[in-house]
Amino acid sequence: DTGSAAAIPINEVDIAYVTPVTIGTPPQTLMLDLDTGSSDLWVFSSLTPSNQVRGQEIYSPTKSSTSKLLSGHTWSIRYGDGSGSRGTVYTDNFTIGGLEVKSQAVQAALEVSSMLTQEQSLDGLVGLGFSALNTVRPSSQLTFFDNARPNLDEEVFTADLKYHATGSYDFGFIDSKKYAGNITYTAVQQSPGYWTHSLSGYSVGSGAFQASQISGISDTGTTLLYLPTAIVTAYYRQVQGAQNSQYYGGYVFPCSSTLPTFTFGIEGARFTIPASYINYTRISPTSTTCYGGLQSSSGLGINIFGDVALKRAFVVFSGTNPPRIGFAIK
Ligand SMILES: O[C@H]1CN[C@@H](c2nc(-c3ccc(C(F)(F)F)cc3)no2)C1
Repeated sequence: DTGSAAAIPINEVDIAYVTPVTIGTPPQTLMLDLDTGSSDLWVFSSLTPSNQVRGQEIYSPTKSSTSKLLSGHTWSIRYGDGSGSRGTVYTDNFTIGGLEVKSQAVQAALEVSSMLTQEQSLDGLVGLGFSALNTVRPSSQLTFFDNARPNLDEEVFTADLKYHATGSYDFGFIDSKKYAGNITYTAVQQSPGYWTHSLSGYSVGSGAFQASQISGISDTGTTLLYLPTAIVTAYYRQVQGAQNSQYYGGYVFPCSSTLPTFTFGIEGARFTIPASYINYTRISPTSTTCYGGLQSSSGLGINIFGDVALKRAFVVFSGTNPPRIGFAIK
């Protein structure tokens, strides 16, 4: 089997991408954020208090003839930015882009944090990390990819996220029309459950490439690129008026500043992020101060290769044994 579905930016600065999925019988369509940095599949639901739902589509298990309560099971998750949700668990038929998993664990929210309530175009998440990260207790549940894997033509899914445009996620096949040249693969360390791998180095603008193994996670659910402070300060040293603002919680600069490109390496391959991707957003609609798409990872304890980096490539998440991740120019 295979599947293919759109990855649609939810706002004009690509803060997150959502993908249409269907749940249950008859199918209920929700727009979910496919997140390689977590492993829970949860949705706004008929069980979510109405004062916590603001415009989201909801999953109603009672309206599905194929839903089953996974009795006695609960879950609770916290994301990197402090948002989170918790609830109970059903199994039901679940499809992404024509690929169906019967009896997928669908985690119905009983509570969501205010940031999630405010994100009106995001109806939940599909975790595509390793199932070891799943928070359902007493027995953890498998991700959509792990459930689909035995039926997939190839044990892979791919992410083709785009800058200010709709991209796609494919399951079970590698679409050679979506990239140019070769795919460069590198080893993945799947413990504790993230798609953890290394960059082979970086360069700022036209500067020399600095070879160095930089370990981090490829995380489609994280908006920006978070790297070690030494690299980030070297980058913003090239930006007139840039400063690391305690107030805004990161590097800001005059929106009129000229930004250099940023290049990262995967083994011998090189991917150059355009300055436009790093001139991420104005700090408020009328401000002339802009917030950077490259930020320091020092507060996170881990480097995160988020959408600012991933949208520059066609990325293959390979569930082979051992797992690996591939990057290609597009
Ligand atoms: O935890 C890590 C796993 N991947 C990263 C991730 N972060 C979110 C997220 C989604 C939506 C929101 C909100 F809608 F704005 F609230 C916030 C965070 N989803 O994946 C971080």
